[in-house]
Amino acid sequence: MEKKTALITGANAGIGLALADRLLTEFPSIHLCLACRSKSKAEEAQTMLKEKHEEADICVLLVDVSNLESVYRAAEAIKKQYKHIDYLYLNAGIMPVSSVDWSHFWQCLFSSKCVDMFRTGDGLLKQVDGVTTDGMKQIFATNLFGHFALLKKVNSVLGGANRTTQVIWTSSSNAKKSAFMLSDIQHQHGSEPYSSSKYATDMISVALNERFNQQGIYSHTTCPGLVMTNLTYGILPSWFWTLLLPLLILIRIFTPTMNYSPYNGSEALVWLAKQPPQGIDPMCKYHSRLNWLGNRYVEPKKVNSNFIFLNYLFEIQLQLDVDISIAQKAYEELDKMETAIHKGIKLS
Ligand SMILES: NC(=O)C1=CN([C@@H]2O[C@H](COP(=O)(O)OP(=O)(O)OC[C@H]3O[C@@H](n4cnc5c(N)ncnc54)[C@H](OP(=O)(O)O)[C@@H]3O)[C@@H](O)[C@H]2O)C=CC1
Ligand SMILES: CC(C)=CCC[C@@H](C)[C@H]1CC[C@H]2C3=C(CC[C@]12C)[C@@]1(C)CCC(=O)[C@@H](C)[C@@H]1CC3
Repeated sequence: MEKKTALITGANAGIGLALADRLLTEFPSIHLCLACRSKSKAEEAQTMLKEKHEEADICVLLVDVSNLESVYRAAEAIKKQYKHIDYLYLNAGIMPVSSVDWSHFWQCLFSSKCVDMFRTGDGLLKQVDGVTTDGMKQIFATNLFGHFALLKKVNSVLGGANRTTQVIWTSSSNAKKSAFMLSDIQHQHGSEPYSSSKYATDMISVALNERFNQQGIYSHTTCPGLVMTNLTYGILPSWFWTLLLPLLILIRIFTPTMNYSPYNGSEALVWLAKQPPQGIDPMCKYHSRLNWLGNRYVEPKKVNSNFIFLNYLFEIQLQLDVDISIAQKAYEELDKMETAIHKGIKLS
């Protein structure tokens, strides 16, 4: 049997690192490529993984997904090194937050929106954004566009006549339809850039399936739930989260999204790699879940709904609803943007 290859962006920490560890346990002979922006952090992760999995075949690839020149260089290196990639995990991501809206928190706590607030974090965080050296919005460039450009450039080593590639995105239940606008795809004008980038991620995943399933490329989107990582430590300090642990365990009775550890949070990402991609519903987002007994499982949830009446009845579904024609337009928009930028960047 041919050796499988997996590439993970943002593999040096949090969910990406836990995923790397779990893939090595599930598929001991896999070749893992840790695609990270920091050489020292990537090598530290590589050493740590090799200590735990002595026979592991791991390499490091440097890429800053928010910098297109870096993405293009990485794509060239990937095409030189690999004939085929089996699993492409597009996981690197950021959520810069300036503060928590505690008054909204207390208001929601005693309302019907309480469980949903803990599930999605909707309206609780003041999301802030920056600008990259390419002049793009930072969150859009990191969470979506850099990955999109990478995908486009490594297309020749994905899928194929007798082989498949699974593209697996780390999205979020914070994805929100009303935060996204096709005319402002980078989210230059709104106040929810993270929610917009993750909604766009879900759409691009749907559009990729429409376009590339016939070429053996399958795209799946996931949500790891609430997981303690550098991302959440940027919202509240780690000691505060430790104090909250008993409360989060209690909240699990009402919502199975309080995964806490990156290991639990990577459940859906690992599960997908074990499924034949042709059998996976492309219109679902795959959520890592943890029930109140502490058992992990994966819950597929539709990202679209054909029942217009029910859509309006359940506001939650409205927040997610992915329309295939808008998804196609979003794909075309990103495609045009990438083509225009690529012309301006010449690699020496
Ligand atoms: N934690 C949570 O509760 C949730 C997380 N997610 C998503 O999970 C994914 C992983 O996040 P998580 O593990 O929590 O957070 P971490 O901050 O622990 O990990 C993020 C990873 O992405 C890397 N990264 C960030 N920016 C870039 C960049 N420009 N180029 C290359 N790599 C980059 C980081 O590298 P470095 O170490 O160098 O910064 C790090 O390896 C994200 O997409 C996030 O949106 C979704 C839902 C919930
Ligand atoms: C638990 C208590 C008493 C306070 C914490 C309140 C919020 C800071 C917290 C509640 C739900 C969390 C949440 C996220 C961040 C922190 C919360 C808003 C996310 C938005 C983090 C990133 C994601 O992608 C989402 C899936 C998370 C959803 C839940």
